[in-house]
Amino acid sequence: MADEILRLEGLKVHYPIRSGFWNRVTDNVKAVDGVDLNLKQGETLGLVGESGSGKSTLGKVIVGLEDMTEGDLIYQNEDLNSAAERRRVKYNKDVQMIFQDSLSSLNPRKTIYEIIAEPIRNFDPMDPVDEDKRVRELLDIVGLPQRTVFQYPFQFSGGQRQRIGIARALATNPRLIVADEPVSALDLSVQAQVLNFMKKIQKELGISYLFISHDLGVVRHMTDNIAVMHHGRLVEKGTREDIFENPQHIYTKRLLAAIPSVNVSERAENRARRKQIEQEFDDRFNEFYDGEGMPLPLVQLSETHYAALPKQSEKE
Ligand SMILES: Nc1ncnc2c1ncn2[C@@H]1O[C@H](COP(=O)(O)OP(=O)(O)OP(=O)(O)O)[C@@H](O)[C@H]1O
Repeated sequence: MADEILRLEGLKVHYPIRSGFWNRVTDNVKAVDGVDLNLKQGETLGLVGESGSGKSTLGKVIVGLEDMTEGDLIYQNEDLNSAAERRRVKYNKDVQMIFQDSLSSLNPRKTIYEIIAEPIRNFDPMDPVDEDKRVRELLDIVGLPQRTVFQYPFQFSGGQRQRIGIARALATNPRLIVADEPVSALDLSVQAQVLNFMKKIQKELGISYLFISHDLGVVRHMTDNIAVMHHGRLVEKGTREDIFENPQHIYTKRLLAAIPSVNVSERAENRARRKQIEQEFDDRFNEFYDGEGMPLPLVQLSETHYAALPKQSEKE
């Protein structure tokens, strides 16, 4: 079995809500509310859920763009809760992120060369000749022509820009990449190209991915294991087969029903099924969520499969 690269234990991110004349903290947004997850070396873990479920916040904590309120982040068996500990093991070099919106995540005033060279200068400074060689090597890896090296982000198509974002993420030779909705801004045909390309470099470089998406259809082709998030908690996690062939939580079933059918003849049938599942979700909400509308704790169903089920369903 592959070694574990990252583990999150009891991760919480709560944002204070301030209100009133004195601007006092009156409540919290529980963006992430007690998540346990682990990722193995070289695997792709899919993190799925609708908008607002807390996926991006979790991803940002992993790359250090957001602080956790509570919990543990264990990287290659070391507990790394402080910035100093992360610096000591060069965590910030090892763990990189690919963003959804390549246009706003790439500085419009910088050339592709400068964008890709920046992480190298931050983490692995080298003399200009070697740096130039490395930037060009990265362009090759992501399949962009060498002549584009002094162009600006706006001169590229969406798919090409996503490749630039990937080149920047690869510049430090990372072990883990958090990919937050990496293809959802792209056309369908370009999505497939970028996903295949991400798989290819994963095989070649042995990288692990945390692949964040609202779309189980996209995740299906990318991931080995899947975690489903709702209201800041996990409602189900397991292998791809556990989630697609044997979903147990009403929220997972709802997400599965939302995958559009490619086959036109099945569309009417799918629509009817989607309606039925949405009805089941509404009818059974109180069984699957606590009094505050929060998902129940996860229950282990098999060696690989966990779901936040009501007590009486545990043995089903
Ligand atoms: N800085 C912040 N201050 C207060 N609330 C926040 C902050 N960032 C996120 N939230 C809230 O935390 C919750 C989770 O947000 P998050 O962006 O992680 O969800 P998401 O599943 O990634 O959704 P999306 O796909 O739309 O980004 C949301 O209710 C959001 O409004």
